[in-house]
This record gives sequence, C-alpha cells and structure tokens, in this order.
Amino acid sequence: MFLHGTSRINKNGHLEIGGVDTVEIVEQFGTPVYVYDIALIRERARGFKETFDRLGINAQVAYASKAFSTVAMVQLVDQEGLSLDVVSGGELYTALAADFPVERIHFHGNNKSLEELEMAIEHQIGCIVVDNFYELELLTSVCEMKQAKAKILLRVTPGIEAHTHDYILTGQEDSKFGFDLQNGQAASAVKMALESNHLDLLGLHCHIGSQIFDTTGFILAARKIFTKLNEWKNEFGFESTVLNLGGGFGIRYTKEDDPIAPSQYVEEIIKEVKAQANAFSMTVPEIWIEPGRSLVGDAGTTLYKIGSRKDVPNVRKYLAVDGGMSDNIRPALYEAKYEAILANRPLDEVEETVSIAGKCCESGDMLIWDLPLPKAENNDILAVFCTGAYGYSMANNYNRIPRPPVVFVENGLAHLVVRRETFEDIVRFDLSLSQKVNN
Ligand SMILES: Cc1ncc(COP(=O)(O)O)c(C=O)c1O
Ligand SMILES: N[C@@H](CCCC[NH3+])C(=O)O
Repeated sequence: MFLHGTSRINKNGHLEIGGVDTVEIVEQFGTPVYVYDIALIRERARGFKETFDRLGINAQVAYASKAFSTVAMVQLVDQEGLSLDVVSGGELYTALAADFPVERIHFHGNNKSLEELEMAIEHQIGCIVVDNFYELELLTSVCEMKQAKAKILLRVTPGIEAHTHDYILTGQEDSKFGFDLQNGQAASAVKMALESNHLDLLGLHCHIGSQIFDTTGFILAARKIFTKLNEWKNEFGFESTVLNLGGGFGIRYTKEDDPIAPSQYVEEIIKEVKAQANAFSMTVPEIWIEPGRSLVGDAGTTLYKIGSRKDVPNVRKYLAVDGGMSDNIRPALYEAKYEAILANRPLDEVEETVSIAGKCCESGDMLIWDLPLPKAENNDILAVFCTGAYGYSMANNYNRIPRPPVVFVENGLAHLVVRRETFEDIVRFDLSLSQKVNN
C-alpha cells in the first residue's frame, strides 16, 4: 500500500488523512480538492532543522514557496521557524500578506523586474539572490536611489548535469540561470559585487535541478564551488560566509522511485562541504538549503470524483475525473507518474486496470496510465497521492475550469485555507466589448 504521513485506511474502509475521513472532506468541500497533511509538513521541516543541529552546522532551511504558496502555508513555514524562498513579486506579496519576518525572506528569479527589486529593497528582505549582470546593475541603481545596501548571494552555474527530467535541470552550462562558474562570468560578478558600496556579498548560491535522487550532483557542485572560492580568496580576498546549495531533493511519487532520506541528503552534502573547507583551510560557511518538493510533495493528496467511463475493447479502459491538467499539469508537462486509490472503498479488491483521464479538451490530459483499481463507479472518490508540490502552484484555468480549494487537515480537523474559485472569479477580469478602459 502506498500511504504517506498520517494517511491510513479507517474502520469504514475509507482513506483518512490527518484524522479526517476523506469522504467527509468531499462532502464538506466538494471535488476536486487539494488536501494537505500538516503533521507531515511539520515533521519534514523539523527533520531538516534537526539534521543541521545534530551536525553542528549554522544553517537556514528556506522553504521554496514556488512548490506551494498560500498565506496559510507561509504562516506554517513561519511557525516552524524556516526561512522562505520567493521567486516573484506575487510570492513576495504572499509572504508579506502572511506577515512573514522579512529578514528570513530570500528573493530568487532570473528576470526580476525593477518593481520587484524596489519592493524587495523597500521591505528590507533578508537576501536577494542575484542571477545575472543585468540584475547586478539594476539592483545597484535601486539601492543607490533608495540609499540602501542589499545583502546578496550570487547564483552560480557549476556545469553539472543532475540525473532528472531535462525540463527541471538547472545546473548545466547551457542554462538560463546564474553566472557560469567555469568561463569567468562568476568571477567577474564577484569582483563587481565586492567593489559596490551598495551590495553586501554574503556568498554564493547554486541549484542544480529538481527531483534528484542522490547527492552525486550536489557533491560535484560543492567541489567546483570550493575550487573557485579558493582562487577568489587568493585573488580578491573574498570569503563566502554563506553557501546556499539550493533544493531539488527527490521524493517517492511511485513505488519505483527510490530517493534517499531527506536527512541523508543533508548529511552527505555537509560531509563534503566540511572536507572541502578543510582541504582549502577555510572556515565552514553557513549552509542554506531550499527544499520545496521534499517539504510538501507527499503531504498533498488530490481528491476527485469519477465521472464518465469509456472502454475501448481489448485496448484500454478510460475513467474520467472532474479535474485534470488544470489542477495538475505535471503529467502533461513532464510525463510525471502518480499512485492513486479509491478513497471511499476498501483497497483489497483490485479488479481492473484503468487509465485516469482529466476533463480538459486535450488528448494529453491523462493523469495516470494503467492504474490497478477496484471496479470504480460513478461518484467514487479517486485520491491521487503526492500532489502537494507544483500542483496547486501550477494550477490554471484552462477551459475556464475554476481552481480547486485547499484544505489543511491536522489532529482530526479540516481547515479551508484557499476557497474554491467560482465562475464569477473566472470572468472577474473580463471586460465587455462596450466597456471603455484606458489601461
Ligand atoms: C532556485 C531554486 N531553489 C529551490 C527550488 C526547489 O526545488 P525542489 O522543489 O525540487 O526542492 C527550485 C526549484 O527547482 C529552484 O529553482
Ligand atoms: N515545477 C517542476 C519543478 C521545477 C522546480 C522549479 N525550479 C515540477 O513540478 O517538478
């Protein structure tokens, strides 16, 4: 059986999460609905922090809010004492709306706008991760204008190909992100930052990709970075007080996935960082990481209702649900795989193999191919596991489908944290032909 965190099958034979029967969640909030197991998010957050404490490393664990950002989620991150990585004005605004402590916010992105940088400086956020030369200049001019000094990291691209889907690789030389470590761009950026009166260069940042199952890529990246840090110590007298090694720790979407445990990622990376610092006679820098998926991925479950069925004799059985690529675009985008069960039926009587179709007008809107299930009937509830990361955050209104609500469950209580979009919401920004608007 493939159950995470507090998920279990209760005495009624129903899936229960956080002590709440999913059949009741569906009665109360309808479908589709994203359900988050809050105890599991807390456990993961504490696990990362405890590992660093145990290893005696000064660290910041910054939750990558691109994985799943809402005001309530950001408040939960604050409760757990993590930092927060934001990647746009919208994510920053969400953090501010949640009253997240500004000094623990880190701002990412490969094309931050003038307005976004102004917003970051005005709110005195903890750190800006500068991605490119254009941004270095733009940020300097914003700081000049506002007579401010910004704490920054420089994002470097180490030239590492992590083993993951091509679309979620970021550390290779041919990447849109960061200053190249090998060709001299990163060295120039360090020099420029050190010479600026408006920038306080704390150190370097590197993120090699997402859904990575081992530490080989992280270790190679750390080695390349330390080799350069050693050169720069001699050339510019620069010492990195912070080293941010990004996120990307993989999770188990299916029984075939075999990532190492979150604590093992940290232990192996820190071992290498200590060895490198020792080899170059450097002080071990403060280590920051940015897990997104590994904090929230398996804490999220999407509940759908089964609707139509189509049998293509001797070929395939299709079961359609009341959501699809509008609430989970990952299968269409990355051929991502998921496990699912019927949430309102005992698990033991698997009778058929079906393929789960979404309701969008795209042949590619298939959530799961060839899933063994009990014989499902109309209105049965399908629970798709591990949808907590990049599900709600990448949801869209394709076919003008309203986005589902988000419900947090913990200790037997269900709490609505994002309400369901309505058809009124769908036309909220539309203007009729007769309306004249200036901009
Ligand atoms: C800069 C940066 N940090 C952190 C993350 C979080 O990655 P993940 O959700 O795989 O942990 C991402 C996304 O890949 C990212 O681009
Ligand atoms: N959105 C991607 C990961 C990209 C992470 C952001 N750099 C996913 O669903 O797997």
